[in-house]
Amino acid sequence: MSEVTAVPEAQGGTESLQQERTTTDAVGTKRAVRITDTTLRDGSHPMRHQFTVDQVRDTVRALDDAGIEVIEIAHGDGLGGSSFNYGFSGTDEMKLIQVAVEEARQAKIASLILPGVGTVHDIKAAHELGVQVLRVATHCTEADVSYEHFGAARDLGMETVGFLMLSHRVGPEKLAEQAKIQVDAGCQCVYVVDSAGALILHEAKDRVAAVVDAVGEHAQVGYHGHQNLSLGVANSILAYEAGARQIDGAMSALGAGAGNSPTEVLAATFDRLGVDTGLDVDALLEAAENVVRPYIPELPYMDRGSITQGQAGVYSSFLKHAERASERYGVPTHAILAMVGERGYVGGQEDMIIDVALSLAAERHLNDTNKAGAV
Ligand SMILES: C[C@H](O)CC(=O)C(=O)O
Ligand SMILES: [Mn+2]
Repeated sequence: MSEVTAVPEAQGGTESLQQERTTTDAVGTKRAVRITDTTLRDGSHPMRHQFTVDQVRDTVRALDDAGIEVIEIAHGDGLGGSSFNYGFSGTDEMKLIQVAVEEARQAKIASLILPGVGTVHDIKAAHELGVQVLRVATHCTEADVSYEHFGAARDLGMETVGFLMLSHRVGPEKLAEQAKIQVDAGCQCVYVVDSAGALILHEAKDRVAAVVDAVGEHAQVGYHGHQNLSLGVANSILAYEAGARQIDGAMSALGAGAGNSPTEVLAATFDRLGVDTGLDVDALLEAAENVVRPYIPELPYMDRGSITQGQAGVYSSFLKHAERASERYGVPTHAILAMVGERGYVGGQEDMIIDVALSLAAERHLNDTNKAGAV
């Protein structure tokens, strides 16, 4: 298994940017595997995007002290996500990013962006605040929309990571083709992203292996797991065995759906396997228990809604939207999510959740009326 070698930081774009992008300039880490923490970004979904300055400061300090190399922070749907469609942030994400950069001593601060949600202006603003790693997320078959955002990030000298969301929706070969496109666009580490928490063991391993085969000479490969079927950590270990060198986690599993692979569990598991993460496991366990867990209003877990997301292949970020629609229209959350899965909605189609809830409510009303009429 190839050890990861530190290579020069991404240089600003020049006339040979396209040529440069296909050089072997994967990002550097001296560890056997880099665990990136996304508590303050994926965790924004279960926190309904209401993180406070104090929560950010305390979390960054704890992660930084425990040796986390990259800490991701933004609205749950990425830079520019604060909106009616995705949910409004309680505190401007740029303020939270500024606090995170101020607090971090050794860790790099990362932000996520979804083309179409965030813009190049958001990238520049985040970079000016000190964000050093930009993670560009596209649907697993739409890598070609990432060129402008990767190009802008590389021009600014930022380290780049690419997300192929809902990676369960396509097979390994198709995913590998999309990974090549992201690398060509300037991505230095392509993630297989199990947005629905739907991948089961070999399904994760096979996708990572195919992406490693396709881009491994030019970029690193990462894995981002969700716990909807409880397999985030197991899939992450298999992803590492298949060649992934960057793995995402969130403290106390604070992430969308049933949460992400818990950072503290990833660290403890890799430690048991003798894989160097460079992390202080005890410090992470302490932070999960006494810094992060106390501020979580509703701990993500495998309930009927999130398990349905894993079963039906539904974007984990939809859970809170479906719960709100369930309360408003009187139809079960899991029924909404099952139909969302049947219809194959992807990130950005949060508004269609209302449409599904209304059609289920109408169907239920009709059935009740027919039953009453039959009496
Ligand atoms: C915007 C999504 O929450 C990105 C992500 O974390 C996933 O797809 O999983
Ligand atoms: Mn996620």
